[in-house]
Amino acid sequence: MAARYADLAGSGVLVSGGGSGIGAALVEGFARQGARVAFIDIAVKESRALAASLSGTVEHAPLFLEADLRDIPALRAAVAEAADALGGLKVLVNNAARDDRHDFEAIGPEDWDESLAVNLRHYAFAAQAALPHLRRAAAGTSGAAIVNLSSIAYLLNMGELPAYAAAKAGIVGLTKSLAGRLGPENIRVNAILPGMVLTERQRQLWVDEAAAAAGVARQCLKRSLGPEDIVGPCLFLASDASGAVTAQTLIVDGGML
Ligand SMILES: NC(=O)c1ccc[n+]([C@@H]2O[C@H](COP(=O)([O-])OP(=O)(O)OC[C@H]3O[C@@H](n4cnc5c(N)ncnc54)[C@H](O)[C@@H]3O)[C@@H](O)[C@H]2O)c1
Repeated sequence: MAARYADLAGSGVLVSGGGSGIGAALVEGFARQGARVAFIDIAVKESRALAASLSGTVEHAPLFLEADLRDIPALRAAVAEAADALGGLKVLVNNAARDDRHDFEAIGPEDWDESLAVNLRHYAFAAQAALPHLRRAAAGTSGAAIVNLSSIAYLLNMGELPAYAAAKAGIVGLTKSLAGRLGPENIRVNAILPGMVLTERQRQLWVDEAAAAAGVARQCLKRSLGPEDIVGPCLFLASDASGAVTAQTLIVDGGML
């Protein structure tokens, strides 16, 4: 049973990449706090199924907005639509990503730009588009928050992830810059660095039973992490419970690092 954060009930929360994996768990987690949640995703089938499965089980059914986050005008339109539909935004969770592997000797400029577009660029432009709404929510109240999903992958010297790791490190830099810029307006900005989280995509593409066991062996906690393990830390960083926490990175990896 998750902790209850009274300030999140009724608040507008926007999650990118909320259609599956960790993002879907976050959409559900915020919705179960009584928040008004919208999520942006490109995966229509999964996203509609998530919205339908939560409808009727939470006070405010989450709103799915279809957009490709690589397309900045489409992203801006989706953020505006979310703020309009939810009656404002108190929380932005930048989460969408794609952890494609690349051979460093073969990667070309197009692959590089594509990786940064899907893993880093939209975090900045979602924050920019959400800013007027976050500012309105923060003015005269306890504040507003941005939570950026980075990864411990950039700390692990993983040779097959040059562009993804660069993007995930970049998210930490962006987090600290935005925290500096927005702190005076009572908008807090923090990052979560998940470890090995066994989502559908991870199981299908990268993590078989042996790799999962090897990952767990490197953790202090001897169990696999699931998307639900990221929910509590994200709710905490989004809520007033962490009202003096900004410019920080929170590693949620079962003690792998
Ligand atoms: N799963 C892990 O082990 C792990 C570890 C460390 C960090 N993370 C981070 O956590 C976050 C969530 O990861 P996940 O494992 O749940 O990923 P996932 O692939 O399961 O889900 C990502 C979601 O983003 C959406 N998305 C991807 N590209 C998009 C685009 N161009 N436009 C709109 N939506 C798009 C996908 O459709 C999907 O619903 C990411 O930032 C990831 O880097 C995950």
